[in-house]
Amino acid sequence: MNKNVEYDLIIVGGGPAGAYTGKIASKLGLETLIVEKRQEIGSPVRCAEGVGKKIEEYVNVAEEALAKDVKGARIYSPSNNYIDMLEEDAGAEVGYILNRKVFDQKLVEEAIKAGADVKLKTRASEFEQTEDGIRVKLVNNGASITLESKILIGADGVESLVGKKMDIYNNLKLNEIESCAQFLMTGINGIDLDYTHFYVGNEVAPGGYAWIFPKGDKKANVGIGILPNGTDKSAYHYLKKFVEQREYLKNAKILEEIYGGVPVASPLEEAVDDNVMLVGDSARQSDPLTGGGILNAIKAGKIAGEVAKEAIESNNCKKDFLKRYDERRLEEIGQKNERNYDAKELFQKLSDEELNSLISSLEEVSFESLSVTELVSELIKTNPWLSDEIDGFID
Ligand SMILES: Cc1cc2nc3c(=O)[nH]c(=O)nc-3n(C[C@H](O)[C@H](O)[C@H](O)COP(=O)(O)OP(=O)(O)OC[C@H]3O[C@@H](n4cnc5c(N)ncnc54)[C@H](O)[C@@H]3O)c2cc1C
Repeated sequence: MNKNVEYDLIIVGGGPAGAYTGKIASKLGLETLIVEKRQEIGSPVRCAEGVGKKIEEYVNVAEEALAKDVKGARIYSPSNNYIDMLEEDAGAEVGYILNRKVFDQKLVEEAIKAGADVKLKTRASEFEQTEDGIRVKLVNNGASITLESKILIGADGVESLVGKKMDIYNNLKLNEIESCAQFLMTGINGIDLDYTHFYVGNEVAPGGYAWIFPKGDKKANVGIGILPNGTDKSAYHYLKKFVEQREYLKNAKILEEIYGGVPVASPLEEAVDDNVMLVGDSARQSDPLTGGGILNAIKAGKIAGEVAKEAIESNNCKKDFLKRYDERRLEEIGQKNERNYDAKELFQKLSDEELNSLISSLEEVSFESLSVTELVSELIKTNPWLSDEIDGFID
């Protein structure tokens, strides 16, 4: 290794994207450093903690990281009719509710076991391209050090400094970021907490939806995501109203409040530059229709780790080589996200009457899997006019 280059890979961010990239890269023999500005991995949690069981193709979900294995999902129309989707196969969109803090910590532990170094309470603040790679300024407890690596990974979430400073266009427009508010509530009574619950409608959550993700022991994440361009009120306003209007939440108490943004954008065409790759929310990889980003962050981390290894082995970390990452992630994640982006754009324009009629059109359907793809496919089959606006859901 060149004497100035301390690492093959410096990864900014110790969330799922950074941890998984770090694990794969370290397993492949790369000298890897993960830096995380928080003092504790995974805390505070900014997530509803739902994930599809497909996650197990990538990660072994430890018992302590799993809060609830759900039976199915209940989707409510604005007029409060609902359909059930049973969780009968592994393709389920939300089959598990995680203990996200434990989950994230286990991911980082796996990266460490594979050989990665981790620095907590360490903020990456400046980045400079050099002949051999990237020089990164890190600030820890007020003291700064500069390290150099061949490749820099921006796994720094929705606000991504790496993207901004390295001039990779990852800005989000107003209708591309869902504003979320969530309460962790205890003492919930009178609703089946073996199911997740989703509520749609312009009164309930303009441009998004409200969710109840059970965590066991009468507890659940009760949250709402809205698109700010659909209303001048905050997500908190809608969440408070939602809670006040539900009988089963009447005696429930709030244990935690969480606020945050989720990118619901179409995929970035380019998430690389010379010696740089963006992974996870920083590359707008969460699903634009559901807002779920954990699985996609992990999928992208695998690709980024593998491409980093190939680039370093070929002694070529320039943009032209790293475009392999773009090609693979666009195929494995981007195509579905593009399709789901179109669906999100369509659904956010529908009136409550149209949403009522769409959901009632599914009352006789028995779903084989709890997946958004199947849900939208069935909607298109029963309401063919939708296929004028969205495609790619039915083979
Ligand atoms: C309210 C809410 C509910 C959600 N619910 C779900 C859900 O149920 N299911 C799901 O799949 N997804 C959900 N998401 C989305 C999901 O949380 C993200 O998609 C996922 O965390 C993305 O992982 P990531 O590693 O890309 O980013 P993050 O998990 O955001 O990790 C980025 C990390 O980078 C660190 N960082 C940032 N800048 C720097 C810096 N300069 N130096 C050092 N460290 C830095 C941050 O501290 C952070 O730890 C939700 C999001 C929100 C806000």
